[in-house]
Amino acid sequence: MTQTAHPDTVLIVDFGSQVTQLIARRVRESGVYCEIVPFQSAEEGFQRLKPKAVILSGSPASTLDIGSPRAPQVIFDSGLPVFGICYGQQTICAQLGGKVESGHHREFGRAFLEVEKDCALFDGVWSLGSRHQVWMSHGDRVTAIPEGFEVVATSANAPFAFIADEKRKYYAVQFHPEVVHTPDGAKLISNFVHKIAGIKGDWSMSAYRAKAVDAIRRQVGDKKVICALSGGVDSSVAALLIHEAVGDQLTCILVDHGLMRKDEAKNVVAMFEEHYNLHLLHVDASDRFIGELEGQSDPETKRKIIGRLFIEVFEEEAKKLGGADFLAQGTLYPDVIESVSFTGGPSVTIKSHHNVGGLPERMNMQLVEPLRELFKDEVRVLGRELGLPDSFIGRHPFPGPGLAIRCPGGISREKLEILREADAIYLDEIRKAGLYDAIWQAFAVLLPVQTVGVMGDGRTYEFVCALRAVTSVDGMTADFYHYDMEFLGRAATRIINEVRGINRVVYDVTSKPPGTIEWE
Ligand SMILES: Nc1ncnc2c1ncn2[C@@H]1O[C@H](COP(=O)(O)OP(=O)(O)OP(=O)(O)O)[C@@H](O)[C@H]1O
Ligand SMILES: O=c1[nH]c(=O)c2[nH+]cn([C@@H]3O[C@H](COP(=O)(O)O)[C@@H](O)[C@H]3O)c2[nH]1
Ligand SMILES: NC(=O)CC[C@H](N)C(=O)O
Ligand SMILES: [Mg+2]
Repeated sequence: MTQTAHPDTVLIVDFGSQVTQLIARRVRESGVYCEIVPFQSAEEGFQRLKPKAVILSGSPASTLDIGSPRAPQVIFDSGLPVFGICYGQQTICAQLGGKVESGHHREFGRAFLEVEKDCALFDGVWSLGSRHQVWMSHGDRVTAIPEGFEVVATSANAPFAFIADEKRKYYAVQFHPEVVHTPDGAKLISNFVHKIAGIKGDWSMSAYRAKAVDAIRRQVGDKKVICALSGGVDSSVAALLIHEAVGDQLTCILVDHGLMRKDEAKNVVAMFEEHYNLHLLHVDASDRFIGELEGQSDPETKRKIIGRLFIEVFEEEAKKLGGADFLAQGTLYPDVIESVSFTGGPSVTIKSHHNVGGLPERMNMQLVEPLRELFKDEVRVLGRELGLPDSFIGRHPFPGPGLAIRCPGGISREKLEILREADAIYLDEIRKAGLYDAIWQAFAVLLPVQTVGVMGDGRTYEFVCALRAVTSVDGMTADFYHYDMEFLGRAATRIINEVRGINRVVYDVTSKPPGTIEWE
């Protein structure tokens, strides 16, 4: 695992709130590096990160429950500034001699705070006597505050909505400053890290780049690294960073499984050849993938076949290269948090996501994951730093199993060809209309349904094409994109006129949930 050391770090102790990641976003947006550590390992995280300040998150738990989580004592013994949010406030009070009770006033949603006292945290943001919208989500509340604290702002239902112990630099709030519904929340968090904790805020992508390159060099030494490169943002940025660190020791492998979009493999190879002098293998495995997929119509079976073939192909290619000691992956911070989350108990599998994750054990390789501390938008900034062209940075995500999961039912080369053409026209229209960046992901789906049409006075009996476009922040939830009808008419007409094999186009108006973004 790549570990970079950051001089001015904020430690966020995660008690399992749904919005802990947003605290990290707000801190990073203010130019300060931070890491989220689950409360179970907070003490270890504290020793490892040597933070300059600590933020305690919210939680589904109640401090009144026996065995509910607490902040490790080292945090209070350290003399560092602490900011407690909701449960974080409650546990500060429970631990330092205040009192929490339940069942008074449950509050969910908008509330208004009245500033009652000046406070260093309000500097340049709130003034005495002013009133501000905040967002609440709690059942318990503080009813007595520890010694040294005083109330600096109140709301109708929360007399201790904002408390502070300016001497110890402890601040604690009942509301959630990290969410957008608390309009001044980001400024309060920024004040905490800059003005209270005195952190400069020079966390930048160019600094990150230098540190990450250094860490990769230390991890890899003079050994060989392979990287599965799809041309997507994550794997492209990971590859460029590792290339900068270890140059020729890196070999990238692009597998053309015959399920790519129109000209995709060609464009990815051309871009890397044109801009970078990196060793890229373009493996045409389309016969093998399509051969095994033909006749298969169950979505999970298709995904599993693709996952297995990916691993087999990588394994073979790596062996041809004489083996490799490291496998590079574009793992991002949300993936890391997801896998260690406090609330993330056993959940049902909706879809088996393909990846090359089975490879390291089979081949006895170690992982190099230089993006595991970053959010997707930060990866994009880093990509820009590394000179990745805009057309690659802004690309919509594209799933590893590719067009196979956009061709419900059995797939064939012929159907894939029809889909590829329709998809290319649809995206071309989106770009021409200037909508590409407003949409999170857009693609065509070829339905296994034929319908009757009339073209040029003749009867047609051809496939139906469904168009999909969604807006989303992280792909976890999504809304369908609200096109104007003229756009849809234009795209449909072009697809029907230009693609042989499609005589009808429909638009998918399903959100996620209840739908998923892909059709399989
Ligand atoms: N055709 C492919 N050839 C080689 N590796 C691939 C291919 N498709 C996917 N991968 C690997 O699987 C990983 C997961 O794919 P995923 O789509 O989540 O990320 P990405 O393609 O890098 O970025 P994005 O999410 O923006 O598409 C990739 O990072 C890449 O390592
Ligand atoms: O790399 C990937 N391998 C996969 O197997 C896979 N399945 C879905 N996706 C992408 O994930 C996001 C959410 O998709 P769903 O709503 O369809 O689950 C969307 O962006 C999907 O395109 C995948 N990406
Ligand atoms: N959002 C929170 O942190 C809630 C804390 C606690 N579970 C409560 O209901 O009061
Ligand atoms: Mg991708």
